[in-house]
Amino acid sequence: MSDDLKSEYESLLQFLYMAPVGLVQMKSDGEIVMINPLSAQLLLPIAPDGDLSNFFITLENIAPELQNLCSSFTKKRGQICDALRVQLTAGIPGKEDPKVLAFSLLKLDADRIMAVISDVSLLAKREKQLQHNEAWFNAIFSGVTEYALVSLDSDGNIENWNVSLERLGKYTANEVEHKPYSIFFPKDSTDEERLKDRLAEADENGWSLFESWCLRSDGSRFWGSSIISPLENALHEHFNPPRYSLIIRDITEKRNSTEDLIKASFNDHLTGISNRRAFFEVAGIEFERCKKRPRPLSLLAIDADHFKKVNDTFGHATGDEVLKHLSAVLQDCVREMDLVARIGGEEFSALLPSTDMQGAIKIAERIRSSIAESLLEVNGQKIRYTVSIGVSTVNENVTGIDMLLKIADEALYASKHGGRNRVTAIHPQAVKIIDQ
Ligand SMILES: Nc1nc2c(ncn2[C@@H]2O[C@H](COP(=O)(O)OP(=O)(O)OP(=O)(O)O)[C@@H](O)[C@H]2O)c(=O)[nH]1
Repeated sequence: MSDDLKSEYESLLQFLYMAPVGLVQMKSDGEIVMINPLSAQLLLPIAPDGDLSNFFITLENIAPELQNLCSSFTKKRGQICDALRVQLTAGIPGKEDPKVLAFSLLKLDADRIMAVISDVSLLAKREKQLQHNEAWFNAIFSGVTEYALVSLDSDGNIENWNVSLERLGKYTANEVEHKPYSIFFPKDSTDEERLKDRLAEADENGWSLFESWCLRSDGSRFWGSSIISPLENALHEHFNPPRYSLIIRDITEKRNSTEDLIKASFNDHLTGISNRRAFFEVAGIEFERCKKRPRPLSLLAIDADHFKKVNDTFGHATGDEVLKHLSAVLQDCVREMDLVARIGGEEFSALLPSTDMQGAIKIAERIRSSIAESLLEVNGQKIRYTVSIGVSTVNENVTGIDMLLKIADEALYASKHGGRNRVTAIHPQAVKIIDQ
């Protein structure tokens, strides 16, 4: 053998030795002529008595078809099989995964066969998981009738849904496909930012859960619990770009049974709107959202003017009716996603998410004028009354909802001081007062 040929042969052997796949060269009867370390490692556990001298004998119990394939291959040379999978072990549930090898056999000439072996256990496991997930998903998608299941793309647009969506929300395919998931909620009860917040919340915490009014296709409502969570692929990795699952459940019945309890804890006994406790709870959450993903958040402090005089003139019971009227006007003047609450005797608050100072002043002015223009009739008595309002808005100087309320109270005080029946706004950074 020439030196050149010798060195080429050495390189080839080196390659076979180092190759990241198992390589075995054998004679046509299976006698192994060359085997690289990886092959030995893969085949030793199944070799009877650790004998790796014959390829077909090593595999005769596990994959006798390999020998059959070789003996029935009549061409002079060529590929006998490509990545034929052989399962070596069944695996132990929870401990070991099944061992699966893939064999490719190549006939080099009449008496030489090359086998390429790779360990595809992990690949087989992933494929199985994928099939499993798909079967699981399909089962839920078609079998579950209590929950509406929807998958969303990264922008919150509907990709897929189960049949329950038609049952629960009476939606047809055309009405939901590629539509934003906001179609399931009353228009006034949420906005773009809030819907995006929920996706971001799901990214951060793994889920975003909320209870709210939900909308059926025919416009009717039900009280629903919705959970959004990021979808994962078979390797438990989040999709990139992200995808989400949205599960909506009709909990009207549950709400009805706990409604008295909810009302007692979170609603004001006289007016029925949120009480101080509910206000601080919701406002706190909204404030945190605002700090995480900056956007406007405004607050109105509303107080009936000379209310003592109303009580003194018409009686306490009539005073109560005035407070009820005031709460009804407040609710009429804001969106459903805003929160109005009675936080003290004749003091009310309105929390206005995604509303800047100018927007908040407009709403405050709408409330003020609606009340000033109302002529209330209680037990035959005609009553006119007014309110004073203070407006504040979150900016980087505002550290919490208490501070926001304090600034709105200062603005309210300025309205009272300025003659009542007016709106005053205070910019948090400058404590600059704008009189309306
Ligand atoms: N009818 C009724 N009155 C209430 C209720 N809670 C508080 N009040 C009355 O509201 C009045 C508030 O009076 P003040 O704080 O002096 O204020 P005001 O008379 O409204 O005067 P300004 O706020 O300065 O315009 C008091 O007379 C309270 O008794 C309630 O639930 N029902």
